[in-house]
Amino acid sequence: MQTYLVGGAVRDELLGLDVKDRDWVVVGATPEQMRAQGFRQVGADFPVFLHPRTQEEYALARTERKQGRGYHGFTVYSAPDVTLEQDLQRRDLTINAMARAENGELIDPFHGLDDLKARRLRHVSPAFAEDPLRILRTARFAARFQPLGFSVCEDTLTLMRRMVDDGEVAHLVPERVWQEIQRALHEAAPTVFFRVLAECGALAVLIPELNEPDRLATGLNALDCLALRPDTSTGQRFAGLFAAVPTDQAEHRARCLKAPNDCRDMARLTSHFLDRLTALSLPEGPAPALLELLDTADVWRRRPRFDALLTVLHCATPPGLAGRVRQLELAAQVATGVEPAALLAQGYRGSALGQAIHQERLKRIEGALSAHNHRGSP
Ligand SMILES: Nc1ccn([C@@H]2O[C@H](COP(=O)(O)OP(=O)(O)OP(=O)(O)O)[C@@H](O)[C@H]2O)c(=O)n1
Repeated sequence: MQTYLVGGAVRDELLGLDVKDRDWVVVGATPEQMRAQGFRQVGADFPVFLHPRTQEEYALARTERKQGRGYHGFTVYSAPDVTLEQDLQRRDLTINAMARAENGELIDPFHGLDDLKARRLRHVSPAFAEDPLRILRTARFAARFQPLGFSVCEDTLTLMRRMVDDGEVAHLVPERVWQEIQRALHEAAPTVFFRVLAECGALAVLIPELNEPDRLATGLNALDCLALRPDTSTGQRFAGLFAAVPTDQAEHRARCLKAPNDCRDMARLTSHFLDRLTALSLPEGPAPALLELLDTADVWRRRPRFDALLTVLHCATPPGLAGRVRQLELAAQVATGVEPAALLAQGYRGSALGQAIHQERLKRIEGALSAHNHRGSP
């Protein structure tokens, strides 16, 4: 029985990157032999084991054949006669299909090292097409490694287009799609993920609301800006992407993708705020409208969420609206300073108290806006 380091660990080591997870392939062993050596079997679908000490994953060499559509219907064959090369051949990209033997030798039957040096993301074999999730994975690796100069090979893009045309992408389950989107949003160049999906046609199937050049451009600009701030959350980045999508459509897509509530929430608020800020040329002045927006966002009880929203708005507003976002920020600053305790002490109770708080907030916003205007910056 022989053991090989495989996949991302070999790739990342060759790129000079930190290796996080190490995955191993075992050739020439049976599950019984593995268990006898103290390995613990995990995963019912195929024979994967955890090392008794390191807890790293050891998978028996296997082949996979597609039977059904989408992410279901793989037939796994694993036996001591499956070779390392067969196991590498079932993998997605050549740079992910290299192995390192215990003696240090690199085993690279599909020329992953050449592709790695040429900065090419290239599929290993036509079997790539058996798993539509690989379209998303390839786009994600493009987003991760673009700063290192990588791009998707033309042949691979062609294959991805054909898979989309064959209707494969529609069969992916939302959980897997969301998992890839979520990870992609935090890669080094997240916009590349969506550009690659647009190029192969997958975006039109997965997020049809973005399948319109102006909307996509606005969303990607916002995402680019948000990705420059390393601490922005998945929800903020997701919301930025949907900046030019109408509120109901953004909400609908977030639901279809089973995006978590905070992502849906931030996308809804962003789209609503952008709509309202655009419409804000009211003759009576923006103070009441700004206060209404602050109420909508419940800035009084949800200040951190509001601050996160402001960051998205700063990245997502067209230059002509930047002044409105600054007004909103100023309004929040002064209006959150109103202390109900002071009004209680003046004798206000019940709905009268609510109205007094509202009036005081409005007064402060009006005051701040006019002081701001007098300083000459609208
Ligand atoms: N749909 C998939 C999923 C995984 N793999 C193979 O399984 C390996 C391990 O998968 P995973 O841990 O998801 O990816 P890594 O390449 O290790 O990347 P990451 O750095 O994102 O963990 C990959 O390298 C690839 O060879 C594949 O071929 N097709």
